[in-house]
Amino acid sequence: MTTKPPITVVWLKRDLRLHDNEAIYNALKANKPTLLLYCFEPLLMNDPHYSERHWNFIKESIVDLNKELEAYNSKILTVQCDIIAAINQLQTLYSISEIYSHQETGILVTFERDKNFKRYCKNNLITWHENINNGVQRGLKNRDNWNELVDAFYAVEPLKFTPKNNQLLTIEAIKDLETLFKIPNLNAQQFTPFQKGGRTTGKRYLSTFFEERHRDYMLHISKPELARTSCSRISPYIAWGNLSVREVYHQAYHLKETSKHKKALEAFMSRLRWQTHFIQKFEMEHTMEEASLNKGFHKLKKSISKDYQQAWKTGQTGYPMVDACMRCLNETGYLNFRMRALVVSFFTHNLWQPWQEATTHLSQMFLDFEPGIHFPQLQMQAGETGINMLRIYNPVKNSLEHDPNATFIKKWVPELEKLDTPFAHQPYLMTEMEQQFYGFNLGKDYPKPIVDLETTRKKAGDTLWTLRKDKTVLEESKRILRKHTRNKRLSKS
Ligand SMILES: Cc1cc2nc3c(=O)[nH]c(=O)nc-3n(C[C@H](O)[C@H](O)[C@H](O)COP(=O)(O)OP(=O)(O)OC[C@H]3O[C@@H](n4cnc5c(N)ncnc54)[C@H](O)[C@@H]3O)c2cc1C
Repeated sequence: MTTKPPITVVWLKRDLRLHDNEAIYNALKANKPTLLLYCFEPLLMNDPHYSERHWNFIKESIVDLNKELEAYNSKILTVQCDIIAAINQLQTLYSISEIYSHQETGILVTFERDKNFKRYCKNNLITWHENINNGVQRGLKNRDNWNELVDAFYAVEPLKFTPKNNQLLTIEAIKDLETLFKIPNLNAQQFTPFQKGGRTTGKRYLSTFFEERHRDYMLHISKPELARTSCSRISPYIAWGNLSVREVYHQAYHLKETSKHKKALEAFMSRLRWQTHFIQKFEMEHTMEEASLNKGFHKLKKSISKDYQQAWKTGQTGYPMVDACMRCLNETGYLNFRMRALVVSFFTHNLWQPWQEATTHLSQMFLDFEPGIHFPQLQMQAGETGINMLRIYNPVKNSLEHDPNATFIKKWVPELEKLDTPFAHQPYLMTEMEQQFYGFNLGKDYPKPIVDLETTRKKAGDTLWTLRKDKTVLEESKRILRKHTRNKRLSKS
């Protein structure tokens, strides 16, 4: 009987980088021949939270990694099957006793998949080493020591990628393995309007932000058009792991020492920490994917209107800022924070739709879809946490304040291009005569508002404020504060 050669496998997921990748670093330390594996898993490819733009980004990331790996005569084995099928197939040629990956704070299907995989590993005498991802801690009951744990994680120098000679499986060996699998085509769609995946591009975004763009970070962060260049735009690179939060944090920290724009860099660094904070919350409360964390809000019943939802998804609500945001998001995969909050607020408050009905459209559209931020943010913006300020964004006030010349609105809602600025913000204020003057027909060229802002805002505000006094909501709020904050009254909860 011939013995199979032993290999160590690194299962890459949302950590598509070689540098500061703890799974790869630990696997290489084990000193065995190492295979880097990525699975396009049918369970995720068929999941409604994901869309083509995500798979494209991942493909671009893998192609970029493969270029980097050429120097080591290696590449990523990229297969289209679930992880158990992949390991079973690999075991026909190699002996695998150790697998490395990061702890994934994912959606329910990946949680279930990980439980199955753990069982599989146990039954097959494989040790599955999972490392902390971006500082998020597993198994915490509360946040008492969380700051210290995260500080300690961030304090470590980013890990270097230094495989020994020939430690990575060679391109030839991987090509042999490919014959055993269904191999996805890595040719991503070309010339898309989305940010291109891969560490090389991610590093470019980061360096232009640090060199120049961060100067007006705080001034422009809420402005839908200007934020596109003054914010870092690194979120998809962090969400898919092309960049680690720690390496970005370290670079910002060093730059801050000599920078004239310390405040901007501090604000940026605190947002990097929010990233970890929100994912930590989701890690400790995975049921947030389907129901509000504050159980008191489960009794809130909203009637579903597919017509409203369709108008919102397609940017046809009759409110130019809401519509511009949605069309821009659909087209480019990106919106700044305030405008993300605004579209969710409009959906959950003015249209009075359950936040759960917004999840898949938004997750499919956001190129940076990160479950650990997505679900907690949706609930927060819907006013269903019981512990945060209730914010009902007024789309008109926000457009006047953050897009005063209606530049963003006219770009994304070209039907309003020929109107003077005040009417581009509020086309429904035009009289018949003004419409004739501009050659514009409200209701035909652009929809009339589908709801009245003031009455819907009042109804939502009254209902939610009343509910906040409910006994279960109050008890739950206390529980949430005890579990998810240290001083029990943190503002960013
Ligand atoms: C409803 C809603 C859904 C969201 N969904 C996501 C998501 O799926 N993925 C995602 O990365 N962000 C999400 N955010 C947070 C935020 O809007 C984006 O991180 C940010 O706009 C990305 O742009 P940037 O990289 O230029 O950010 P920058 O302002 O340059 O910030 C740098 C990094 O800090 C982190 N960050 C910034 N703001 C926040 C925040 N409020 N909460 C947590 N982390 C933050 C991100 O990793 C970001 O890349 C969501 C916000 C809302 C209101």
